[in-house]
Amino acid sequence: MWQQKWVMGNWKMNGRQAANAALLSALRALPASDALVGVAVPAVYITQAAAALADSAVWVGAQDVSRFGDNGAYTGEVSAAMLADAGVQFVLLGHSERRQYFGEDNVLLQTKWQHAVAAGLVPILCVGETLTQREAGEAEAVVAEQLSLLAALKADTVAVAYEPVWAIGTGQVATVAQIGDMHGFIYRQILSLCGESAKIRVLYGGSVNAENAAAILAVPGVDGALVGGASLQAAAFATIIDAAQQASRLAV
Ligand SMILES: O=C(CO)COP(=O)(O)O
Repeated sequence: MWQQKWVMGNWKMNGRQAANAALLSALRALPASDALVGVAVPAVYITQAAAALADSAVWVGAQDVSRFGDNGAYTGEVSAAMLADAGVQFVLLGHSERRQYFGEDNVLLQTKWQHAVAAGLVPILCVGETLTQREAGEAEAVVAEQLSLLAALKADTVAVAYEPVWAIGTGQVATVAQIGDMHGFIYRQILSLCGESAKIRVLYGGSVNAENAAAILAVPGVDGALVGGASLQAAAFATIIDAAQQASRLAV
């Protein structure tokens, strides 16, 4: 388990320049933290976030990246190289909403991962089962299949976010036992796919809020949180960051 927890916000398709400015300046004003903080913003607001957070410790993230490299005739696409050029440090890959609405699969995500790493970005691979799959006893099999793309990547540093689909935006957070079991499973899977020396980080996401963050971040195998709705509320996000700061200190 890592000492430094990560708290990554995911704004999803939310934000306008004025509201973003307020959120970003609140983030910038937070005291230095032992936790690593980041925000994955809509592509059109990356330059705004990068400017607002310049010379701060807060990472700017993207929510997706093109499967095509650097430049070319791919209308509408944003390459990993462009994200890096605009000041992005990390990128979410395979969020369940992208899997659901854009049909993202392992073959596609493998390519996206390679472009992200080649551009110097930190990819965070999102995995998680639906409620139907959990109720059918398939949660581990589904997550194992989603993680299997790592085998071909020969990655020695892997960041994953476990986001059970049924806990995203529903207020229905997974229990501490469910989180602990799945994070342990994910660790074991990655070790067997990537080798025993792999450096692994597993974040939890799904209805993390100011009230439950401390308990979730205390679960063994939880190296941080990926936060949707609560990352759009400055006070709630600050409380989650504070919980991560405490958890980072406790782990030292
Ligand atoms: O999807 C998520 C983060 O990527 C989680 O969203 P919520 O925190 O809104 O449930």
